[in-house]
Amino acid sequence: MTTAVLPDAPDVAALDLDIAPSRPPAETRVVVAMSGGVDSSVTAALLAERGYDVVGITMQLYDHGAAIARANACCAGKDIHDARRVAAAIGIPHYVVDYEGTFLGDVMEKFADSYVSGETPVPCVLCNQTVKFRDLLTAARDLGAVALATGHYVRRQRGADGRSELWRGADPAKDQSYFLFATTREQLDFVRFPLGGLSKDQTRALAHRYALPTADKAESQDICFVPDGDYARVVEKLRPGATRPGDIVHVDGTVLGRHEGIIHYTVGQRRGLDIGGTADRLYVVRVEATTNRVIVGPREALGRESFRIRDLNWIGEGTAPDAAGVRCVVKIRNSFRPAAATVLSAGEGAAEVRLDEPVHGVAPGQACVLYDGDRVLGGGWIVRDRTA
Ligand SMILES: Nc1ncnc2c1ncn2[C@@H]1O[C@H](COP(=O)(O)OP(=O)(O)OP(=O)(O)O)[C@@H](O)[C@H]1O
Repeated sequence: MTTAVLPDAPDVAALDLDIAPSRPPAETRVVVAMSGGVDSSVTAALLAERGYDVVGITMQLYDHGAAIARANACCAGKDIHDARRVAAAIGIPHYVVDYEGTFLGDVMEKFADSYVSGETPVPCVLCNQTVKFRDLLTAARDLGAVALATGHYVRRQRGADGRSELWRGADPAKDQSYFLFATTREQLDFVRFPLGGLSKDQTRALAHRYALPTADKAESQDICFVPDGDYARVVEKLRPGATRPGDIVHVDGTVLGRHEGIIHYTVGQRRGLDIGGTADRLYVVRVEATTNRVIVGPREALGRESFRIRDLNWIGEGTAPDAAGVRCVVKIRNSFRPAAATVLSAGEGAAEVRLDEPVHGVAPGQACVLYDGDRVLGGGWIVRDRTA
């Protein structure tokens, strides 16, 4: 194991934990969503040190004995055990709640259906939107808490109009705002992100200072219920028989080869096409569920100047972008460098995103998140082309 040189732990008394109690901290209950990872462990420890009445809750999200669970995934048995150990170490009560049913229906099945319909889903957004900020938030209220705190790296700020705003995390390498775009204003009024102003190294330094059992725990990566990134296997398990072989077709109409199922392809993908023989560097340009075809072409064929998003969650000024449009920067996937755009109303919960310059790899099913600098204005789901 490599030993990282951590910065000094920040001064806890000076940290803005984003909780302004109207009563003394000891009489102010805060529920912390504890995944068993280092971030939520530190969140709980910080709030406990500051004297709040902290209750830790870990959600069991899927059967950790099942083949789809990864040994070190966020909600596998070991993580529940880790969360329990951390709660004991900092002296707070800890509960495990079983949300397997909702997680299966609201996250895993939607994830599978999205792939089967030729899209590239983002299940972490659905998880935040449903099990975390709907079900767990309700559980926290029922426990008499004034807030639900998580270990997400985002910031919550109060806008000039007094409303809660969502901002990128201060550490650009850890910012998780892309995955939280669907958070509503009402949810933002109740959730808290005490780590939003910290870097990951500062969090680790705090974990060491508190001597938490999770201080050196590895980062959880990827999608918690997908072992080793093999998402196709999970889709096949959830939707057996839903994938079938089909043609890989060039944008000029030439059939170049066969594929083993559209679920293996994402717009913008270059590797794994396995169509040899062609000198061109080809990319997946479109995934067509209706014809069961994967359309490929040169990089130029990937460029898009506009696209539509659905289920817009708007948390910027006013109630939604109007016909004149709102200037912003957009991210079409988490690792995307923000691009300048104008977002216009397109009727019932929909919007049109018009980019200043064409971008590559606009994949249906992915989230498109809209920003004004570091502030999240909202976002929606990228809609498939009419041709697909
Ligand atoms: N199974 C779970 N039970 C309770 N809370 C959870 C669970 N999974 C995630 N969370 C909450 O959501 C936050 C973000 O989850 P994510 O999966 O992105 O983990 P992370 O950024 O690696 O954080 P951590 O180090 O706390 O696992 C966590 O910090 C935690 O507050």
